[in-house]
Amino acid sequence: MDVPDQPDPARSLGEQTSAAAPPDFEALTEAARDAMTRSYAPYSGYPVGAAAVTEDGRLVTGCNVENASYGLGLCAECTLVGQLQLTGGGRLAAFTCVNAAGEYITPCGRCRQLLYEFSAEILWIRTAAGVTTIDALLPEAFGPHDLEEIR
Ligand SMILES: O=c1ccn([C@H]2C[C@H](O)[C@@H](CO)O2)c(=O)[nH]1
Repeated sequence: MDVPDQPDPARSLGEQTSAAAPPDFEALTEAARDAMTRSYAPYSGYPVGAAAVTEDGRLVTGCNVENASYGLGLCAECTLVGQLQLTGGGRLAAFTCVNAAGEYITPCGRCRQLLYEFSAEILWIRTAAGVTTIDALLPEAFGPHDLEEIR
């Protein structure tokens, strides 16, 4: 995995939206761990929390919400993009998600697609392997541009 330079911890959450360098993920990790505590995961027993910062410096969070009809469960990324849209929309500049142990996890395939839809020019993502980007996690992504091409 391509791991860019490590972030400058002196920069604030608002400044983390610069596309030039990855942000300091400390505050986002804290927010993701807090969101994880609101998870509803009685079936998998695997709570997940997610947090992201938008280009204009807003914090959005999400947690997984499962269902007795197992396949209908929502990943944390799913509720996060819902909250993004409900709180003003915009583009995601940095994202992370954690499990119940507070450890970083890497978004599942479907969630990479969800994040891609709302990503800023660069969307930095902190995973267990380090800091990466949505473009590295979802190369050759299908997206809105593909639909535009045939309209
Ligand atoms: O990126 C991921 C991967 C998994 N989960 C959730 C889905 C399910 O509720 C639980 C176990 O897979 O973790 C997420 O929320 N995000």
